[in-house]
Amino acid sequence: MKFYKYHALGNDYLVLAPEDLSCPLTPELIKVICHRNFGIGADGILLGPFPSQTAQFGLRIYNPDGSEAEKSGNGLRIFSRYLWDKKLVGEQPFSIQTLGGLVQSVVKDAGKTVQVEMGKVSFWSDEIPIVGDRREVIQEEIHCGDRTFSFCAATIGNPHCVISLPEITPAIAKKYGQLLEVHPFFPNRTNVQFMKVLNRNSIQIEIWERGAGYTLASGSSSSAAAAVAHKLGLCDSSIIVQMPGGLISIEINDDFMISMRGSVTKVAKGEMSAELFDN
Ligand SMILES: N[C@H](CCC[C@H](N)C(=O)O)C(=O)O
Repeated sequence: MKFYKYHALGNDYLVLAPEDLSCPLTPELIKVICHRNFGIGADGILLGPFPSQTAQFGLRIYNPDGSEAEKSGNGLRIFSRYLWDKKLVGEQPFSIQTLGGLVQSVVKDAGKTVQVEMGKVSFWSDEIPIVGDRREVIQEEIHCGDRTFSFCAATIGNPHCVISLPEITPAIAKKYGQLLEVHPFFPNRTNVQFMKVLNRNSIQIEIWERGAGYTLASGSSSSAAAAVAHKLGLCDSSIIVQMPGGLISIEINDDFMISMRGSVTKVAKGEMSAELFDN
């Protein structure tokens, strides 16, 4: 089975075309394919393009634990570059339908940069979802292991728990991210970002992704964390998000519509051996 591997700031995905699937893409198969030792290795799988009634292209996004994600910012940049490489799109913007909503994408700089209109960030509990009365989830308390954090929750199609701290480290993300991902407040689990506000136009985040664990970068996490920093009045509407894998540029409009811009790197094109599917 053919695959194409790309990374976006070290957040790596495999692109599989539906017509190239030699068997159903089950959660078990996704886990094997994405496994860093027993498979190809990736932070997720992008399956597409599909025909769509609502957009030029349909896309399905899977985490390495086999779960399906509503949206992936880095995944959307990678899929947009793949469509460009395949000459299915040119320099003009195009639309992609995901489980978490419709986005507009445009490929720039000879494929090296992609800008995605990611949709709107919402802080409303029933949209995230998060348990409790309907409210915007801003600076609430959450108990996690030996700590209690003040957090904000947001959705941009997928759920996010954003915690602002004076200092952040990968160790904090790994220790507390895995507990917060499955916290009972979040019926569909959640992505987690620990955020350090650097100034009015830049933040630094450490990420624990739902269904993927610690990753070096995340486009939807960048969008959610930047939106929270702006909502809290800590940042203006143009924000550079610094992550271990690199930088993403976020623009926020008055309705919390997010424009995300970042790089994409083509890694490989390959063929998976049939042995990979022998269970
Ligand atoms: N793990 C995420 C999807 C991928 C998000 C991340 N890779 C990005 O670039 O947005 C979720 O289950 O919502």
